[in-house]
Amino acid sequence: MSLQTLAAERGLQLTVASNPQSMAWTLSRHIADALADAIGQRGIARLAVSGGRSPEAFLRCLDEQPVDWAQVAITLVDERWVPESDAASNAGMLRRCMPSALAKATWLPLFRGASPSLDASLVEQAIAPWLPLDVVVLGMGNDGHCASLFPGQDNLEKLLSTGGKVLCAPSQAPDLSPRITLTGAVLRTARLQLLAISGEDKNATLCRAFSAPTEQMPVAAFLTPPLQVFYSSDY
Ligand SMILES: O=C(O)[C@H](O)[C@@H](O)[C@H](O)[C@H](O)COP(=O)(O)O
Repeated sequence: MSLQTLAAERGLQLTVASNPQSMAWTLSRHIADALADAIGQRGIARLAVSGGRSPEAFLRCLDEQPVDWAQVAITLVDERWVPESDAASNAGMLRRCMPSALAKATWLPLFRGASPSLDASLVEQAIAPWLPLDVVVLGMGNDGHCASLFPGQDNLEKLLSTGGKVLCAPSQAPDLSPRITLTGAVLRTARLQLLAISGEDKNATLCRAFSAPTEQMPVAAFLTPPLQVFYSSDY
């Protein structure tokens, strides 16, 4: 079945863009509008964005949107446990893509340099007063991981649940590199939850996730309303 059919059956809003650049622009406008609504209603907006390579285009567009960044608090949905200066750092990627936003916004880094578990507990204390977040933007790996919640991970069910006590946890990528990740208690309780993917491979992976156990494909836990999916082909 197509992504369109699967999303419609699950009640998920699906936006299909003709190419990655138009998806980046549409997604950045959608996020900017949600941030403005949150600021209008509560005086502040809280945003968590995914790392990896895919988000770069929409983050650059988002940095150009007319958002009152001084009223926005920004963090990441996950982080490789490396300093921002490291090429693998999601924080480094975010700062390269959103220099003007990060110069004005409140920034909550996940990497602190103590240890993955100590850093995760420091993040947990800092992010607890932020909940529920206003906007979460997720990516997905071709194995169906989301944030740094990977297939077959220890305590995965608890880490994915919306009612879990753990808000941020140490994690490990399949290549055993240390990670830190926000959990379902944070990511799946946000007012606006967006999943942005592009390319046929990820389309096929996401379609499989609609009928896969979350243990095998953690993204499956996110495929319920109010999640909105943004998809574009690769070219
Ligand atoms: O730190 C990370 O790598 C991300 O947070 C990760 O969960 C990402 O969303 C997927 O792996 C997709 O990555 P790409 O966008 O690079 O395909």
